[in-house]
Amino acid sequence: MTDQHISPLDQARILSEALPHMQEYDEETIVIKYGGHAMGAEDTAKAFARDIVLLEQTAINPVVVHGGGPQIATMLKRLGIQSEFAAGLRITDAATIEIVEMVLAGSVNKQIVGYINEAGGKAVGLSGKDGNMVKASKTTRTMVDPDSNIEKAVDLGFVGDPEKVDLTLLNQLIGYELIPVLAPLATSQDGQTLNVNADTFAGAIAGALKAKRLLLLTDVPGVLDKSKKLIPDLSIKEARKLIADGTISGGMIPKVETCIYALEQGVQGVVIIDGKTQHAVLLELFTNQGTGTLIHK
Ligand SMILES: Nc1ncnc2c1ncn2[C@@H]1O[C@H](COP(=O)(O)OP(=O)(O)O)[C@@H](O)[C@H]1O
Ligand SMILES: CC(=O)N[C@@H](CCC(=O)OP(=O)(O)O)C(=O)O
Repeated sequence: MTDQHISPLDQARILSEALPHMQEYDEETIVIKYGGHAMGAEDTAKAFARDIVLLEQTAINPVVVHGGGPQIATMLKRLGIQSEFAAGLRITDAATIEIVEMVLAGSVNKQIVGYINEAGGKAVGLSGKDGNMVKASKTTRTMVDPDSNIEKAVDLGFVGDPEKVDLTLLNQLIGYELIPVLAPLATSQDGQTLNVNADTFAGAIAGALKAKRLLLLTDVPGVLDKSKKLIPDLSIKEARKLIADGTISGGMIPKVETCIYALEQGVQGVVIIDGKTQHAVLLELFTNQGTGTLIHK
């Protein structure tokens, strides 16, 4: 069913369900992380942009944080640059950070900005470097060497963990009803550009803004159990157990860790949903049926 073919009766039903939710989110900030895998098809991306504009028009303050892992991978491949991951994070050398910044703050960011503006919004595309928004420290991770079974430090290169978020610029944009679209790059204390996992970045922004909700849009329906069935809700304790027993792995680990962090920072509702579903954001916020996995305390 397209937007143009909703009957008046359906419109009334949808509105009566949506109204109490709209009041709940009035003047609240909602951070939406748009994952690189969720961006996929152009019509879904355009529907996403329309959802974001609708939020702005209903007196909600949307802040978009985007990823772009698959888009970075495509460009690195075209340029013949090898890329590896450790603990779910891209090992980022000097050549790679240049491409990461080009793809994230360049093409991906501007594409989303373009779609939102085309849908009638006023989006402003930035990265965490702008206005010193996100300062990060170099990420340190240890991994167990499978041969010796000894824990070793892994040098991830130009990869960062957010340390400090300065909200000056973001609050100004929000105040002027502009829609911030943020690429997950940060600056180190000594001025280097650092690549930040987009989920982690979104959690830091949502936490600093004390956002009402954080929505993480990905390419799966939510957190799946061992038999690939959707888990509709998950406590922090249960989530940690599923990470420890390997049910949650790969890219889902930073996502779930971000949810836990955001809840601990005071974000009230945190969900992982399928961004490939048309109008996933509206369905999640304005209808009574939650579609993905709600993580709670
Ligand atoms: N328990 C799980 N439930 C759902 N997805 C999982 C789980 N464990 C690992 N994953 C993987 O995590 C992926 C989502 O993370 P990622 O690829 O980083 O997405 P994004 O680009 O949206 O950030 C899924 O496509 C899936 O392959
Ligand atoms: C350090 C690190 O791994 N950074 C990520 C940033 C993009 C990202 O996280 O994009 P998705 O949300 O689409 O996965 C990367 O280089 O791929």
